[in-house]
Amino acid sequence: MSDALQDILVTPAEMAAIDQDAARSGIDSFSLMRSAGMAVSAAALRLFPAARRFAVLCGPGNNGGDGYVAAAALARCGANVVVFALGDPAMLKGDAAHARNACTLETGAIAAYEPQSGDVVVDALFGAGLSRDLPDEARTIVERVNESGLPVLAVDLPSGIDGHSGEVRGASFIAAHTVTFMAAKPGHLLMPGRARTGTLEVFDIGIPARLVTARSGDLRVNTPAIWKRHAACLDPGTHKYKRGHLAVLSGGQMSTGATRLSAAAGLRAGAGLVTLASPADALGVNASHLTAVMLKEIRNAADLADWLKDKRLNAFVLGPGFGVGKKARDFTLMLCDRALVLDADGMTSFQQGRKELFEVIAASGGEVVLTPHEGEFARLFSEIAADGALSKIEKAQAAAKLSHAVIVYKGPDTVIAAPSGRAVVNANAPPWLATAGSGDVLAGIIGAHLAQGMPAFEAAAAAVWRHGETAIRAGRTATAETLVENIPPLA
Ligand SMILES: NC(=O)C1=CN([C@@H]2O[C@H](COP(=O)(O)OP(=O)(O)OC[C@H]3O[C@@H](n4cnc5c(N)ncnc54)[C@H](O)[C@@H]3O)[C@@H](O)[C@H]2O)[C@@H](O)CC1
Ligand SMILES: Nc1ncnc2c1ncn2[C@@H]1O[C@H](COP(=O)(O)OP(=O)(O)O)[C@@H](O)[C@H]1O
Ligand SMILES: [K+]
Repeated sequence: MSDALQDILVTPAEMAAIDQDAARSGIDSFSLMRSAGMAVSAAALRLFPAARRFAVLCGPGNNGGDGYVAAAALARCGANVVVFALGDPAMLKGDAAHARNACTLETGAIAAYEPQSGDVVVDALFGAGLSRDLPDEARTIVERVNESGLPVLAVDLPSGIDGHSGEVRGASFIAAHTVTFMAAKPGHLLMPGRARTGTLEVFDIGIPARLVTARSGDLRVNTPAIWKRHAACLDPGTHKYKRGHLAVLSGGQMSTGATRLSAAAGLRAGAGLVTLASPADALGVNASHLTAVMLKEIRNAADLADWLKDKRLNAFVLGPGFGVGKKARDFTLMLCDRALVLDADGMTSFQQGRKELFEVIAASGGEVVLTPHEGEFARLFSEIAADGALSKIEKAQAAAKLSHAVIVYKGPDTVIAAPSGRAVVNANAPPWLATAGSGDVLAGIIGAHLAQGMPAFEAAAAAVWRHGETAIRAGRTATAETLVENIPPLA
């Protein structure tokens, strides 16, 4: 696999255009199908050496074509193979018809497939060409196979998964392994597609990388390659102010834990200094729990304005446990010209009145990162959230454009998007990251990266990746406290 394609995500529409470009450039499209089918048969033999039988289910398009190539190759290797077709195989066209004609195995109608113990199902019903809900006949077989618990090896995508959005179109296979071609598709990484893809193998079938990159947009998997060069290196001559001063704004005395988590995470993640800005009533409880994190009394906007004269304060986290209301709005608007992570209550405070927030962000030229989970996203971007035609990636991109901020749209498949349209999908977070206070830890890590001078998009993408690595280190019994202790070095 070419390095240039390593982290790229290609939508099904882009992939179709790439296929056409490949054909136009003189590449024999059947040779691509042959490579695809051979890769599937190799994966089947490698992953399921004890299979008693491979049941290859072939659809009406080129995904089915890949299936016929794989079936023939498996049979040539001496495997026991049965083939079933959705629709009339005599109606196949082009490369798929060619593949079917070259496969001498008898083909049954799909309805006749009865799962048997020892079967491995090779799913070649639909791939990137899926454009609507699965037809009833396919749905019946998908449900039958899913109920049987047999392992499924998916060709390109588990049939029923929309490669663009990861949505289930009526029903879908739950694959143990998916072999896709040239580049991963958004549907492999976005939920629920991600949970149904199994392990993902990206196989290079020989389309030149330049044809792929010429058509693919600015969409990537979130890996260190995205932000590595922006990660702060520790210069031996550094001092704590050079490493950045992060300020976290604490809530009142009954809700201080969240910001202490953000502050502790910010310090651990590499901010040189972290100060918790606390209202008077919470000073006592905060003081009794803090050691390395400093404490500063900030009662009102006048106190904050005075404190902001210190230009060394270069990043802020506002929102965790802060309380929803005017104070949050006033403070936020004062911080938009700095580097600001606006989380939780900070965002919810602008459910009504977001226009002012977005205008101030646009005018201020600061680095603002918004970190909504699904509920917060729906509050702040209700019309975008309700648009069923958009994928999670497109929703995050639309929200970034509207707000002029970097959006971290959280979840198992967190998407980070910039107002420019640039976006990455995160893929390293284990499910035990879903624990109370985990988002507060993430806000603190983003804040630390901003304090160290990383641009907002890279700061956010690096923090989301680091948060995932943190959870892996902390293990399945992670709590927000143990997450803080396990934040790994970034570089
Ligand atoms: N260069 C290429 O074009 C290559 C493509 N390959 C395979 O080709 C696949 C894409 O092939 P196709 O574009 O033929 O698409 P599919 O084989 O995924 O789908 C077949 C056709 O079914 C129709 N269809 C879509 N949704 C349907 C539904 N819900 N019910 C009934 N019919 C539906 C559409 O007309 C679609 O074109 C990829 O997933 C991949 O497996 C591979 O052969 C490798 C090379
Ligand atoms: N199933 C999951 N798999 C991986 N990460 C998850 C999952 N669910 C949530 N997360 C992550 O856990 C964090 C939860 O943050 P948030 O929803 O703000 O919770 P809290 O307010 O309790 O801190 C986010 O970073 C989110 O991306
Ligand atoms: K498939």
